[in-house]
Amino acid sequence: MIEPDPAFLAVRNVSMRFGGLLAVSDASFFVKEGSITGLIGPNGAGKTTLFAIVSGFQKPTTGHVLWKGEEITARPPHLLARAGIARTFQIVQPFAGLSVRENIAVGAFLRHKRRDDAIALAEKVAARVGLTAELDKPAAALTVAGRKRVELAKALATEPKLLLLDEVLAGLNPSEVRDIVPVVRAIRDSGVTVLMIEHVMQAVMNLCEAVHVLAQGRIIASGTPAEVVATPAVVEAYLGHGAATRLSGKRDA
Ligand SMILES: Nc1ncnc2c1ncn2[C@@H]1O[C@H](COP(=O)(O)OP(=O)(O)OP(=O)(O)O)[C@@H](O)[C@H]1O
Repeated sequence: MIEPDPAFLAVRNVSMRFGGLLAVSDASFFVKEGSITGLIGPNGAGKTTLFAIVSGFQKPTTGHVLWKGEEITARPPHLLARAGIARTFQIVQPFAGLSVRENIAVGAFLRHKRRDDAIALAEKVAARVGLTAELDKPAAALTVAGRKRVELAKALATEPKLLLLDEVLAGLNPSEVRDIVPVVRAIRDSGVTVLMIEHVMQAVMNLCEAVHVLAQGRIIASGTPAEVVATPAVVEAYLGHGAATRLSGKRDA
């Protein structure tokens, strides 16, 4: 069981309709301060839409997002960033003409107006995500794994309290995934709460203490990783109706 923590981030009865499609349906969950919390679910489940709502990029059709008890629903992203909520994007698009150092500094400028201060913070953050050797390179010259780290660093440079990671591990090979897992853990250990959308289950199992599972817009399970993967509704959402029964060796009803 995971303990609810309404005092940090609370998503309450959020629904999002796009024309005839209910992409998120009455979703409620909490993120506990100091945790790494996972948001998982099959493709098209509504995870990115929920992220967009929490980070102010989209206004939900109904429902509320509360941050430290305060209503922040549909507050614009730059104000949420200032309040301490930063996000990364699934499709990483660094400023191609800028160096890695300058890309990370873009995030640092949120709280540091002097260029020297922003650059100094960018270099510190680069060290935390393993980019020190790449600082002078154009961001466009990096591999996918490198660009994912730049995306992570840019968000981290805004000095968030809550970091929303949208599939930072997607497109990485198994050894790149292994390399980045301790980086995410160290971010949490430094006091930044992490909410991550992730398909790489190995990483979810290793990193997350709490997981919420979305399927067809609904939260169908919440718990520890071990609890949710043992939930028949979760198995069925990934593998199809009747899968839980078949896997348990019982006759399909
Ligand atoms: N702006 C939009 N307009 C119309 N439909 C949308 C819009 N954004 C998302 N959708 C639809 O809402 C549903 C949920 O999409 P979303 O991207 O949130 O899912 P997801 O769980 O993040 O999927 P994936 O794991 O594939 O990234 C999908 O059917 C998608 O096509």
